[in-house]
Amino acid sequence: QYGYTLPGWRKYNLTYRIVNYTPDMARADVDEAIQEGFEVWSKVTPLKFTKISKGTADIMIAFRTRVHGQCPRYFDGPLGVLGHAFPPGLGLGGDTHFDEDENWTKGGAGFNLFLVAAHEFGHSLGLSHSNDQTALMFPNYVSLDPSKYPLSQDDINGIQSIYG
Ligand SMILES: O=C1CC=C(NS(=O)(=O)c2ccc(-c3ccccc3)cc2)CC1=O
Ligand SMILES: [Ca+2]
Ligand SMILES: [Zn+2]
Repeated sequence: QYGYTLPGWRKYNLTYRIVNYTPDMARADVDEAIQEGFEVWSKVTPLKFTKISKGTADIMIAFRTRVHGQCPRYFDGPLGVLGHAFPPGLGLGGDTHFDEDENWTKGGAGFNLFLVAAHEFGHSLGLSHSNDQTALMFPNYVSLDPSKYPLSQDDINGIQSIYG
C-alpha cells in the first residue's frame, strides 16, 4: 500500500499470552509484573493490551534458556542477557522471551521481572535503545526503584512518536 509504514503496530488493541511461567515466582506475581509492564506503555499511548490464555497472541511471552524453539536468538545462562523481544510484526514479531537461567523476582533481589518486562515490551512496540541513562530503554539494567514511574521523558517521546 502507499505511504510509509510506521515501525510500530498498525493497531491499538494488542493481545498477549504468557505461554509458560518461571518457577522463581508465584504465577499471580508473574501475571501482575507482566500486566504492569504493559501498563507503563498504555498509560502514555492509546494502546490497549488484552491477556489471552490460548491460541496465538500478538505478543507471545515465554521463559526460555539457551537455544530455544524457532527463536533465532539464544540465551547465555545466568546473568549476561536477561531477555529479548522482537519488533512489531507477524509471527515472532512482538514476542518476548525471558532467560529462565536468571533469578526472577518482584522484589529487589535477583532481577525485577516488571522492570525487565517493561524494557522488553518497549522493543515489542517498536522502540530501540536509548542513550539517556535515566531511560527505561537504556541498554543496561539499572535496578530502578520499581515503585517509581520508570518511564523517562525520552521513553515517552519515543513511544508517542510511533503511537502518539
Ligand atoms: O535487545 C536487547 C539486547 C540485550 C539486552 N540486555 S539485557 O537483557 O541484559 C537487559 C538490559 C537492560 C534492561 C533494562 C534496562 C533499563 C531498565 C530496566 C531493564 C533489561 C534487559 C536487552 C535487550 O532488550
Ligand atoms: Ca542470561
Ligand atoms: Zn528468544
